Amino acid sequence: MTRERLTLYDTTLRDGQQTQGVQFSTDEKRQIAEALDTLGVDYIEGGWPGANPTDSAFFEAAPQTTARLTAFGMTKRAGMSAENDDVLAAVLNAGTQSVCIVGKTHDFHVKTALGITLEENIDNIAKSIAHLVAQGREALFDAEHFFDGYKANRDYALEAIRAAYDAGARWIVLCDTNGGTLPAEISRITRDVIAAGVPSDRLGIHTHDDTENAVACTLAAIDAGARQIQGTLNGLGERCGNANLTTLIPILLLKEPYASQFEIGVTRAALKGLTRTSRMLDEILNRVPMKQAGFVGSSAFAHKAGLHASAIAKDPSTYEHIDPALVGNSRIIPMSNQAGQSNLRKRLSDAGLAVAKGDPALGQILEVVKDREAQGYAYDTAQASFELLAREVMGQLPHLFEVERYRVTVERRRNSKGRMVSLSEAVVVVEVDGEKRLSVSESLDADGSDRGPVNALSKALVKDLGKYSSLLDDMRLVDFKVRITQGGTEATTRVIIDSEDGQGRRWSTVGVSANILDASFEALLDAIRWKLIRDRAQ
Ligand SMILES: CC(=O)SCCNC(=O)CCNC(=O)[C@H](O)C(C)(C)COP(=O)(O)OP(=O)(O)OC[C@H]1O[C@@H](n2cnc3c(N)ncnc32)[C@H](O)[C@@H]1OP(=O)(O)O
Ligand SMILES: CC(=O)C(=O)O
Repeated sequence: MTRERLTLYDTTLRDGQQTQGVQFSTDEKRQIAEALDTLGVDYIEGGWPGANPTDSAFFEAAPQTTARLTAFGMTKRAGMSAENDDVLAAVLNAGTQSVCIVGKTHDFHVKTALGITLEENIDNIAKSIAHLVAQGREALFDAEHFFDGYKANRDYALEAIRAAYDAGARWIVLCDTNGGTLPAEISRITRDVIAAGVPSDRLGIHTHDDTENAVACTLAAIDAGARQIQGTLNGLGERCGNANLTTLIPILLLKEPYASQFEIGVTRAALKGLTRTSRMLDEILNRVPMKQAGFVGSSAFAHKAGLHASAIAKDPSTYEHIDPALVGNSRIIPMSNQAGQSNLRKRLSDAGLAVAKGDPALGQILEVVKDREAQGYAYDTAQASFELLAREVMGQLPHLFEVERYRVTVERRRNSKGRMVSLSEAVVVVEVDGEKRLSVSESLDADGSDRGPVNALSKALVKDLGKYSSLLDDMRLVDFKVRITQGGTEATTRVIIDSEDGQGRRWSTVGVSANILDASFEALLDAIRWKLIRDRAQ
């Protein structure tokens, strides 16, 4: 059976940039465009040339891509010709082969947002598309508020997209701009558009995630006949985001009926780079990757419950809908009070600790884990702390150094310019190979900004650990999370620290205490110990 081609249109660099808090630099845009091209999408919407300096600069030195780089803009304004509209001119000046313009299709928006007549809007759409086509460009029309417009005034919404189609638009993209339409309605309306004369292979879908149905709505539109899919990496986008291509791509390649019915530009080999691409975007955004993201999240194949882990050890397909390797992700068997001996043996073997089935150490470790979790510890995330705990119970925790005492002071005072500033100082006394060493560190960065007491403590801890110091040069603290939890009957503080090193390893450790600094100290100490043990083992 020949499979029909679905076109993937990425708008991470345009709608994705409309996410609150997201502002890509030109270089970052280039890097993302290259990653999207490697993945195999068909179109990369690079932004709105002329709207801001970054987007203009991106198109001025646009990367060479196999995917069609597309400039975005809006229909010409009423009262001027398409040739004389400076906003449209700036979009065309970007020189891209494909140009996508947004236009109104909801009568309410024409009257309220644009303040023009319904006829003027139809004329603006037709003339703008005709102008793009006359310039030799491939024209795409984003039919803004199409589904809401269709429900309010079906004839007008259809007339608006018909105007774009008749003027030569290659793609008519139905947009659920406010993200409130549900899949069944998307499907019904898309079918009606096809019945009204816009062919399936000229129809696209652009959804938003305001009801967390953007992916489902996109699939509903594909089922109804739409053949271009718009979306973004990690579901970035205005308000709650766009349809998530990081979810849609593996669905289209791996799930039925899509895998048998359709072909997309992303190959099975490129799919293996999906998790890496998703994390690269989070890295650029300085965001912690969402653990529970489908397919690419670090919890997507984490098997916490004892019953699950036991079956997974026999056959991973018992609790996995796909093999994680297909999307470049990996399986995790975390430890927690939900775990049984199967989780434990798998986790220990991953850490290089072989324990035979039925070994009494397994029961002892489980008991300690469950007891400590009752005190407020959480080992399902803090895998490195779990490993140290297991080593201790098994008598395999090497003695590296001892912290004899530490002190942290926090001061808030006026500086020489009369401005209030804060400063922390940490003093740590450690014993390494029988020798006592005292280190003092401040919380100030090279640029003079205060990084806080935990930072001062972390710096003092690694400052002089004798023969171990050089092994810690490439270690850095990348995330710090604090929770007030119930430990036994008392409220207590749990700190989780994520660390990273030059080898690209990332590990999490936990500390618990009534005192936030002491909890941080415990997590920091575990982070250092884990790295030293791992590096010594290599
Ligand atoms: C649904 C979407 O997400 S579409 C993409 C939206 N993206 C963006 O808006 C980001 C980029 N936008 C911008 O940088 C700016 O809005 C610009 C440069 C495009 C325009 O800036 P300004 O000229 O200052 O206008 P402003 O943003 O205040 O208002 C938008 C104008 O465009 C008009 N407009 C809106 N949609 C359209 C359209 N499809 N066709 C023609 N004109 C339109 C509005 O009526 C308004 O004009 P008015 O002030 O005369 O009523
Ligand atoms: C065009 C677009 O981004 C929208 O209608 O949501």
